[in-house]
Amino acid sequence: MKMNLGQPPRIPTQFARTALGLQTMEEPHSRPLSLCRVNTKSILISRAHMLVHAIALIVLVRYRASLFFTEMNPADRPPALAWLLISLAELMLSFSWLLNQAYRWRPVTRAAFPERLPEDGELPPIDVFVCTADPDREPTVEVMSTVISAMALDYPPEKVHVYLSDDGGSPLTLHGMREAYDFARWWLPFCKKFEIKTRCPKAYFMDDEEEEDGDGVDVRSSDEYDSEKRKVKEKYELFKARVNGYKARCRGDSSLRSRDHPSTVELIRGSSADEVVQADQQDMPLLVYVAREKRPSHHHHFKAGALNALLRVSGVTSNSPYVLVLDCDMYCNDPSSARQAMCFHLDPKLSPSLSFVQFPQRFHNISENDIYDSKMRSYFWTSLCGMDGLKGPGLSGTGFYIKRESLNGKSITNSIGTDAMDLRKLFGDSKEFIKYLQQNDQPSKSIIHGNSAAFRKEVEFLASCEYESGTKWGQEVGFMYYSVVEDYFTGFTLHCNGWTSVFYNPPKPQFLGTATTNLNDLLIQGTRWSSGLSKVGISRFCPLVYGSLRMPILQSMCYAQLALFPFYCLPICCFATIPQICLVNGISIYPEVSSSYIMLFAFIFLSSLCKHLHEVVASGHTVQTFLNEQRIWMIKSTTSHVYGTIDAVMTQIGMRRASFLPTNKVDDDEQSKRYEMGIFDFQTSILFLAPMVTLVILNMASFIVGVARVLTLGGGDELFMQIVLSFFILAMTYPVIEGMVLRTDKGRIPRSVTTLSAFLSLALLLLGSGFLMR
Ligand SMILES: O=c1ccn([C@@H]2O[C@H](COP(=O)(O)OP(=O)(O)O[C@H]3O[C@H](CO)[C@@H](O)[C@H](O)[C@H]3O)[C@@H](O)[C@H]2O)c(=O)[nH]1
Ligand SMILES: [Mn+2]
Repeated sequence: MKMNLGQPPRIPTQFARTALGLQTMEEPHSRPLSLCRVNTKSILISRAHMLVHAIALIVLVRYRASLFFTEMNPADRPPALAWLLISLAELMLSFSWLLNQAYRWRPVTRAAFPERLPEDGELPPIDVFVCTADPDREPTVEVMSTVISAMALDYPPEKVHVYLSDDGGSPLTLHGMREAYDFARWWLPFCKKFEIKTRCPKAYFMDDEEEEDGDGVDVRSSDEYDSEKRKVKEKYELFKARVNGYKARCRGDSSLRSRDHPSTVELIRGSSADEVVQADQQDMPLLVYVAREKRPSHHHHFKAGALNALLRVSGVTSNSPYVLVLDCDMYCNDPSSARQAMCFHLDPKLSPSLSFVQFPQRFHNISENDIYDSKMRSYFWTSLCGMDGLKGPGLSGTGFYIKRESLNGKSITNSIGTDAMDLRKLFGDSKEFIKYLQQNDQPSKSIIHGNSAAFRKEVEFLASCEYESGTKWGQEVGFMYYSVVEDYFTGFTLHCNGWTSVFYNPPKPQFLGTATTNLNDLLIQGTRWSSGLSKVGISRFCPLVYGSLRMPILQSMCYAQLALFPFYCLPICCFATIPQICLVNGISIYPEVSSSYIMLFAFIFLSSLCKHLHEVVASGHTVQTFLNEQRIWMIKSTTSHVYGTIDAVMTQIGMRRASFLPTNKVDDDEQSKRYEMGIFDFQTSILFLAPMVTLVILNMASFIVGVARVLTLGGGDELFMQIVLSFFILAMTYPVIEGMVLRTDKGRIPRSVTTLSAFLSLALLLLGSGFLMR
């Protein structure tokens, strides 16, 4: 089979051609579907800053290096190991800075014009994939809200097919789907009739209790609206009661999230018991429940495995050319997202190489203070806009519309219709699947709705765990298995294969998810991400090598920055310990205040802080956000990044198996209250607390000893920088100090942890003094 390495297929898809026709025949070139604007102002500021900062860093490296070669009185020479480590740490952070500049090289913003899209009849069909794994951590009613919001997309209903993958194989989820379908038969017509904009029922009824929003203003005041709304609300309450009732009945039933179950695929129909339904089957999107087979003997590859099973099952069911992927908590907040995404997918200039349109992840549960930086502004505002100006944003797991064809391996257009054996090696043994893949066609409705025995057998085979053995699923085809951050690695592979992507961040969030809003979940999630990312960083796929051969260097720098950032825990840990240990011992490792080099250090320090602050403010955020980002970066660097990196190294050398613990999506009332008030909640594992508290205590001790030393013995000139550094760290981690000494509530740092950490920091100080001071 001919593999077209590095080049995407150049033939526009059938639907892009339609749009092309539209542009050439009906519309002059003046009405594009989308626009891309280069952010000139931000580019000018960034590049000017880059130049100046880079010069400062070069001088710094020169300064550190020169000291190794200058003749010095041994008494004046700083201890070699401490000096070396600090120099290496500075070098690593400078390298990280360099990689980070790729995001700032050419950021762009985009606009879409859905009103210029072709008629509904010409729009391409879409399959929506929703993944869930555990009904305890992911409450069924909420998962169904996501499913219903997807069914209610503002798109021709016969062109929307919603698939739910249930990795728990839970009867509760299947039951929830049937109930959701019944409720949707009331909900969808209601949304359509009154032009409701918030189509996730949970969000709609919640908004409604709080305040009236702009939904369907004109029709809203009518009696008809009121009475229908009351009726739909009743149906919603009934739906919730039925799902929760079922849940209560099967409490304690371990089959609710088994890791050992056969594949089940069911096309969901309404129960005939429901009296007068409002919507006909024709007006309803197809709804399919899929629980792929899981056996303890087979590695199931987490979410990527689930998505690949959905790709196959949907491939013989609806086989839509575009797929929207959603996490189970990420509901459609604006029903127009499909049309917005089509503005890019059908844009003849972008379409031939365009793989996916990524919307940012936004969250509905973030408080005013956002103390845990759950918003991830730097990623979803700065990084993705920056990549968009190069080859396109990385994939971020949820809220993206992807072209199915781009997931079919390197160059499917060249291979289709050629050798059947080769196709089976890539895609597996299903003739049906390969048939639709080759035809780029949709199975007829009668086959699907017939729900025949043959159809059932085929889909269950496609969802079985044996199906993938000996195929290229997860390696060349579909979503990639190599890393637990399947989104990052799949996006990277697509870009390596020459595909492009688009980032679109319209003012109204298109999707809203549940962010991690407590320290424990944040650090667990952070550890998983760090592990998955650094695994790529230390593998043969390291973006700096593998990527730079296959994509523009700036794009590979962006990917490298992501894959390598967990490793910056090393320099951060150095900066949090070495200057402090030296300070206690009265040893200076920075230039003295009277030296002109102090200006260099001060400049680098302030220049990076100011640039960060400017970016935060320019993206419409506050100084509080800046402080939160700095603080969380410090906390994560000394906890989850450390564990993630260790985990990645251990999986790489075969000492551990990869794991994916889904993030908790259930609220704890007391924790939520603290979160809303902006108070840190330290109820997390001692493994996370101990390193963090140890470092804070070490900095406290060194600050106190340092100041005392200067006051009694002098030497403020040489030790000034180290005192400032300790003070800065303490100021930034103030909530930890507060949690340790001032608070008495349940979310404080337990006394036992503080005591243990005090001992650890003493040990660190003694050991460090022994080793470093030589
Ligand atoms: O074995 C599994 C594990 C998870 N999931 C689903 O994957 C989704 C994401 O999992 P979640 O626990 O919410 O993880 P997060 O860390 O919040 O997810 C982020 O990071 C993941 C990669 O680590 C990406 O896949 C996600 O899209 C991205 O939102 C959820 O819908 C889960 O139900 C599965 O289907 N099967
Ligand atoms: Mn999530």
